[in-house]
Amino acid sequence: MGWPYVGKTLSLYTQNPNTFFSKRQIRYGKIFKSHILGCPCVMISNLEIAKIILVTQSHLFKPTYPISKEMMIRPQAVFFHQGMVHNIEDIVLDLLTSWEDSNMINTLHEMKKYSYEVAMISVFGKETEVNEIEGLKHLYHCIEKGYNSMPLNLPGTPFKKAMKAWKLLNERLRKMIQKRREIGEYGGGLLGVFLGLTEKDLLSDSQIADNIVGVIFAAHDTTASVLTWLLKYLHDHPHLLDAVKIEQEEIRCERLVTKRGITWDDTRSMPVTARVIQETLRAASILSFLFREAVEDVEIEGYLMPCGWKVAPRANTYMPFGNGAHSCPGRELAKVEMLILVHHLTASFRWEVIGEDNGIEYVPFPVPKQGLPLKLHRIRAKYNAFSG
Ligand code: HEM
Repeated sequence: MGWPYVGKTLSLYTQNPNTFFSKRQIRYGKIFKSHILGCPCVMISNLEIAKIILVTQSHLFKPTYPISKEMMIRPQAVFFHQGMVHNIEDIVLDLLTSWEDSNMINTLHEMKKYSYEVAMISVFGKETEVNEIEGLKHLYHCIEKGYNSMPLNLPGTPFKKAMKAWKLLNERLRKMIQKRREIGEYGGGLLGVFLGLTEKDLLSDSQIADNIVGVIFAAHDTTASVLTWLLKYLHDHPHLLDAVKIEQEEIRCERLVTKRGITWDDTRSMPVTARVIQETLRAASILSFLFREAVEDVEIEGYLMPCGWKVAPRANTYMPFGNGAHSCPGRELAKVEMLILVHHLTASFRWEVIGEDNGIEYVPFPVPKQGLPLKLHRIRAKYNAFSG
């Protein structure tokens, strides 16, 4: 179990989780145990058993996160998105314009800005007032700092600060919900969908607020980390970058001729870029294990998983968006987000990675060291005349 309470948290969250699991698999076998972020946890490093937990016997386990995260994020959302292509394109074009005067960017930082903006329009719709969204940003960042910490409710701990921010965020969201209900205009985004539910499926304000926070968290860091790796891999493999450029250039020319913004169909006609994204999801492996919690004592292959214990299954196979009933409902949105960014980036910019360091940092997702600083050169003037 490692140290009391702390267990092996530090090792798991500061190194490559694959190394963590592999080392212990050699020592203890495919199932072992530890304390992770204050919870007793069964650790699984095997495809068959991961499938039992996520798919075939999933009723014996409920979705969970470590306690700190669970106090702040309760992702129950079933989430679908269409028709956001133009909105996403506008965000990309603004982002690229903001890079014009800086010859260097921190990629992770910029990708976080991007995925945050996309998450915001996904949950609130395009019409939401900018100051409402800005007000949420600061609170969201406070939560972000504490949601992967030990759940110690002591003054000064990241957890305590994050809980305070979570309460404020929740209040703000409830006010937004009440305002939309009062004026009888549900507005766009996932929030609009929730508010428009019929009597039978109606969600309470607190269920809606939990879902909104959950979706923002699920959408933000994940997409930003994968995008950062995508730019690194494209830079490190010039032949792939060339193939992607050719594919995107064809679409760009067609758009110029037909004078139109990017469409959903365009994003379906990018097979090379789509495969580069798939390979990035595999190689970067940003979520190398998933959490569940045993809802009763469960025995698998002679191992007892006690009721209430967390279970951390690592499937050891390609499953970037999970599997089973709780697999990622945002996967298509995430892919479209990446495709549109690559389309405009390759059409307008060339980039160089600064420094030779190929190291990885865990934040806790694996990302290139120092967030991948890039030097940018604009090669073509902005061409957004047809977007929106
Ligand atoms: C490349 C980016 C992304 C990756 C790699 C990713 C990966 C995942 C994975 C592996 C899960 C399953 C977690 C589990 O089984 O415990 C998941 C769940 C989820 N994802 Fe994503 N995701 C991404 C982007 C997004 C986006 C953009 C959204 C929403 C806009 C989103 C919303 C969600 C939600 C709400 C869940 C919880 C589903 C449930 O518990 O039923 N994700 N994601």
